Formats: sequence, C-alpha cells, structure tokens
Amino acid sequence: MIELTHKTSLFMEYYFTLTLVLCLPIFFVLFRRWSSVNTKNQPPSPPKLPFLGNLHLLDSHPHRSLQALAHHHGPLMLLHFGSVPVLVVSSAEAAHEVLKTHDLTVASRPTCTVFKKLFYNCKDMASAPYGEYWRQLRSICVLNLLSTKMVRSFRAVREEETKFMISRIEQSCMSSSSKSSIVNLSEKLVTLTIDVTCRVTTGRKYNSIIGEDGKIVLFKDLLGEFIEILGSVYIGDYIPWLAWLTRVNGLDSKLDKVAKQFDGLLDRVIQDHIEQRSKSGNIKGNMNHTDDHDENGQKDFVDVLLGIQEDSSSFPIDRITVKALIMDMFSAATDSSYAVLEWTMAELLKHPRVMKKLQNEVREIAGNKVEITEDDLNGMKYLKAVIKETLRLHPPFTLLFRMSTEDKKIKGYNIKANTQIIVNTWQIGRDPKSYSNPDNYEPERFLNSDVDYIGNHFEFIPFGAGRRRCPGIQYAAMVSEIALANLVYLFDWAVPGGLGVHDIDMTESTGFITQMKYPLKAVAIPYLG
Ligand code: HEM
Repeated sequence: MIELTHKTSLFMEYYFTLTLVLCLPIFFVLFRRWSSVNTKNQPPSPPKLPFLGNLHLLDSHPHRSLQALAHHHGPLMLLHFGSVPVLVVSSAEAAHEVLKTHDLTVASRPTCTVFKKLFYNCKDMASAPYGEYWRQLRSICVLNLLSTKMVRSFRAVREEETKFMISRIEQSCMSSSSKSSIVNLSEKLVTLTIDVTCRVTTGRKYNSIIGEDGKIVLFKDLLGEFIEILGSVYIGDYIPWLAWLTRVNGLDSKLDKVAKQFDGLLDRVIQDHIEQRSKSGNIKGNMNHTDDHDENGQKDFVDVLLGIQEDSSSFPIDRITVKALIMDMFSAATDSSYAVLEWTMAELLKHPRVMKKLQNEVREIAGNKVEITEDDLNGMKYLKAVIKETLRLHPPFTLLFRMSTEDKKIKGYNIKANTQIIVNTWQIGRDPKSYSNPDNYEPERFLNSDVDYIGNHFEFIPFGAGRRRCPGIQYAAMVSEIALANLVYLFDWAVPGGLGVHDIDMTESTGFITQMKYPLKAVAIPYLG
C-alpha cells in the first residue's frame, strides 16, 4: 500500500514537471504579449533594476540627474522609483502639454509619508489630493489670505522688517574701524523672511520656543529642520518592504519629533488668538473675515482663519485644518523667498556689471530718500528682470510634483492613472531652445519681454502652472523686491578680502528647497550718496 502511494506520488511529480516544461513556452509567449500590451506606447525608459527600478540613477541633486537622463531618453520619459511609475517632463513644450492640456488629470499630488506626518494627514492645501476639500481650501487662501488686498495690507510689516535687517547691517559696519563689514547675508536674509512670515501668519515673531523636552529651541533651527526633513525620501513609499529602514535610520523618530514640536507651537498660537479675540469681543457674529483690519489693528492669518471657522456660512474648517494651513505658510513662504534673495545677491556679486546697472536704476528712482518704500518699486524694471533671471537659473523648487488620476494619452504615449509626474523646472529654465546663452546670468533677456512667471509661459515656470500653481506669487515678489532694492540702494557690496568673483561657491544645497550650500558672506560698504 505504501509502495503504491509512493509510486503514485512519483508519477504525479513527473507528470506535473512535464506539464510545466511543456507549458513554459506558452507562459513565456503570453507574458511577452501581456507586457507588450501593457508597455505599448509608453515613453522611453532607461533599463531598471529589480526592486529599485531606476532609483539608483538619482543622486543628491535629482534635477541634475534627471536632466542627464532626459538628454538620452527625451523630454517625456518614464522611470520607476521602486514599483512606482514616474513620468518626467523636461521641456517647455512637454510641460505645456502636461500642465495645460492635461491640467485636470495631473492636478493631484503624490501621497507621501513625510507630508502625511508633517501636514496632519495632508489636511493642508499644498499636499491635499485634488478634490472638493482642496478646492475649498484653495479658495479660502486665494480670497482671504493671499488676495492682493491682504498682501498689500502687510506692507508695513515688510517695510519694517526690511528696515530692521538694514539697521543690523549698518550697526556691524559702524562698529568696524573701516566702516565696512563682512556680513553673513544668508543669516540676515533668513531672519528677514522668517520674521515677515511669522508676523503675517501669527501676528508676532518667534526667536525661540520651549521644546517638548523643556529645552529652548531656536525657531529658525526648528523651521530649518522641518524644511530639511520635507526633502527626505521615505523609502517605504517606493519599496514597501523596506519601510522598516526609516525606523532604523532614525527618520521616523525625527519626523515625529519635529511634527510634535510644531503642533505644540501651533496649539499655543491658536489658543492665544482665541483668548485675545474673546477679550476684545471679536467673536462669532461680531466679525467679518473679509475685513482687512480689526479694531486692534492688523489681522493676521490665524485671525482670518478663526473668523472663517466661526462663520457658519463658510466652508467648515476645524482646528487641524487651521494648523495645517499655517504650516503651509511657514514651509512655502520662508525658505523659498530667502533662497531667491540669497541667489540674487550671489549672482550680483559675481556680475559687478549687473550690480552697477541695478544700483543705478534704484538710486536714480530713489533720489535722496532715506530708504526705498514699496511705492518706489513700480518703476524698477531692471530690478524685476534681475529677480526673474534668478528664478530662471535657481528656481527654489527645482521639480514640480504631481500625480495623474486617470489613464490618459499624453503626446501619443499611454500614461496610466496613479503615475507620479515630475516637471523639471530647473532644466526647462536652462533649455538652449528657449534661451540664448542659457547658463549666463543676463537679466536683460527679460527687459522688453512679455514672459512672466505666472504660469503662462512654459519655458519659465518657477511658480508652477495650472490649477496647482503657487498662490503666493505676489507675496513672494513683494518681500523679495523691497529687500533687494534696499540692500543695493543703501550699500555697495564686494567679495570678502583676497577672493575674486569666481571664488563665490555656488554649490546647491540638497533637499526640498534649493538654496546655496554654504552661507553667502559679502563686504557691506554703506553708500553715502
Ligand atoms: C519665491 C518664492 C516661491 C516660489 C518659487 C514658489 C514656488 C511654488 C511652486 C513651484 C509650487 C508648486 C506649483 C505647481 O505644482 O504647479 C508652489 C505651491 C504653493 N506655494 Fe509657492 N512659491 C513661493 C512662495 C510662496 C509663498 C510666499 C507662499 C504663501 C505665502 C506660497 C504658497 C504656496 C502654496 C500654498 C502652494 C500649494 C498650492 C496648491 O497645491 O494648490 N508660496 N509654490
């Protein structure tokens, strides 16, 4: 009996193996046919590795490695980050097709763990998926927080904080025997942009806060850590079985710590505002959130959001949404504006001709004024061209991140739903097809040109384009213009002793926002008129 069973089982094994061998060619043909249907008409791709896909082809400056890949594979190329398909868009024409023709299809953002943890499960505007919730938040921000009227109403904050920055530089010049001083411009500019954002969003500045462990944390350092961590890659998003790595390398606990510290701060900010509002009687029924000022003076973003929360006719927003929106403002408004100013000053130091031309314009328009005010900025055409040229060569967000929500044919290629879309704005701004001498810093190219940065000209999209375009363009322009005009009006600038203009280190930082890797230092010499 045992003998019989053994024989049967041997026969079964033999039969199974034979069937498998005979069927293999059929499986192979079927697989080839299935995969060719599946990959039919897909954009060109470099070869990929098992599990990693094409992740190994990226380095710490992904906009540069993607540019190198696009030179081989073209302006629409399909990569795989782990198991996730990623469409990379690298020319103005392809960006027009994706962001304008297929705006609605690519209006969502990729879901990623870092954003989920830092922005209350994507309850903010910038990382929320496309849909009704995002639409409502966007309209609240565009109509109430970032409207022309609201941005203008913060003019005094911008002018005052610029004045503080200038007087800090003047003081360091005065205390030097030569009446000039080496200034850490990066440090001055980051303080300016953080202070403006804090006052506009919360009504006050934060030098330091008490951390979770009771220790004092510099607000600037906390925000720096937040921005740095925003740029981290959470490997589990692309290769799920490697998710444990972020527990081992400490990213998980770092994320949780930063999120908790900001959450505590935002809770205190909101509580202070609620108490202040109830003291001044500025509560439900007594407030119109579209007014620019309350009886105590300037309203900040938290005031406006609490007003909307109390207004039963508005879209209902809870405390978490208020916190998530404030986080958006902190993360989007500070380091981006700071990066633009820092790169601009570095380029001006490297190009004394451009610096002189800019100073001539600003000094001519200012006459003998003590300082430049926002009224003076309108006529400063070269200043605006200088800022545009910086945004072309050094967009703070070198890549735009989107997500397709439906299967679509884009430029004849089949693009599946849930494909991540990356638009390489950095590469597009340096394309020789759109710009002569694309690597040269020549603001003149924007004089007498109708090319703007509001998403109409796809060769120049530092603020993105389409539905998810940056809503803070006006805010960013005003902070940068007033600060730059005063810096070049009130001081002459030189490269620190012994160094030439070619010694300025233009290496880029890594991370979410591309700044200069090393702090920019320059000699400030007060201009005596
Ligand atoms: C020079 C400074 C700035 C630059 C270069 C910049 C650039 C960008 C870019 C490239 C995007 C993505 C656009 C897209 O996907 O098409 C974006 C989104 C966004 N920006 Fe800005 N930005 C700047 C300043 C600001 C400021 C000052 C604020 C607010 C006060 C702001 C708020 C936002 C928000 C909330 C989003 C998300 C919009 C959405 O997803 O609907 N940005 N920005």
